[in-house]
Amino acid sequence: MNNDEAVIRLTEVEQSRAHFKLGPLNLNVPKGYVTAIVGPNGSGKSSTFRLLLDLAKADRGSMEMFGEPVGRDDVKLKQRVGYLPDDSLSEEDSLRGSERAAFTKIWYPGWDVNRYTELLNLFEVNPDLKLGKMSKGMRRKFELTLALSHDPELLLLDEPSSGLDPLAWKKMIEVLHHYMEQGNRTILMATHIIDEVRRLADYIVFLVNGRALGVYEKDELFSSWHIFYVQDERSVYELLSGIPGIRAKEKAGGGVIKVITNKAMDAEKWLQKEGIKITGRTPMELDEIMASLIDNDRLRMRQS
Ligand SMILES: Nc1ncnc2c1ncn2[C@@H]1O[C@H](COP(=O)(O)OP(=O)(O)OP(=O)(O)O)[C@@H](O)[C@H]1O
Repeated sequence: MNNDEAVIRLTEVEQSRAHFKLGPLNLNVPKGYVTAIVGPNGSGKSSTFRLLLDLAKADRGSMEMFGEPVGRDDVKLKQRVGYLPDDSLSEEDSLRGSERAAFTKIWYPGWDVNRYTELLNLFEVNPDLKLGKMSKGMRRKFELTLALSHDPELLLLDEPSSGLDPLAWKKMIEVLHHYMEQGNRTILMATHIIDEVRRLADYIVFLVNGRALGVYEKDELFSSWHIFYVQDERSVYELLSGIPGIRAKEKAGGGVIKVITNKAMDAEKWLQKEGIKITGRTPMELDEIMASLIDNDRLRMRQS
């Protein structure tokens, strides 16, 4: 990614809480793409969003959005962003959807009433209901509608599909694809849903214990992380330490060794060159890749 095209730029950002430290976080979010933040519960995804929205303050480091510094209560900057928080605000329970929309509209000059109505219809949301009386999924769809109705350049979505049924989920994916098709639009989203990452993301950031363990191009990630099963003969187990991209190896029983590599193509060539028989191979799922990164990070922290 070309750094000049980053919509969000976090440099050495830190925030310390009683039981949690976020950062130092270095992260560039590329313009025109969907970047998914993936990480275990409590890894700092929502905290990162709150910092970006200026809803919480960092202790150190610098944050930029659209090349402007974050943290100066810049209304114009916030108007360029659509934000879907992880949780609904209980203070808004007694407001009808239409009343909430009327408040939101005041803040955004780009508010498009046609778009708002279209999305409400698509998601089958009744704006006459009080927010506290909407089902969890309906409220989520309503809040997603609000985040999209001023056609922001940047969407920050914190677990957008939480509470959505499969049909609503599909509609959400279509709406977000359509949003991206307009060009010059960017999404940063936190998600636990593997299918969501597969369907939407261009880039994946693994956030673990408040630190980003790298930004990966999605297709490259899935094509490079593979598990190979090879025949356990001669001194193959020892030899496998030399396989390109090795992350782990273990004897899987039945005369088979399981090897994890993040350089699948080079690894395959290497196995052929060494005359090691491949009995099977599978691409790795996102949660397996994350587990391997976490293991590696733990090891690195213990050694440092
Ligand atoms: N207001 C707060 N005061 C103190 N600690 C907080 C506060 N908000 C979050 N934390 C702590 O910060 C850590 C990260 O929380 P955060 O909500 O950012 O994680 P997350 O990755 O979004 O998790 P999840 O996947 O469960 O939504 C947690 O240990 C949480 O307890």
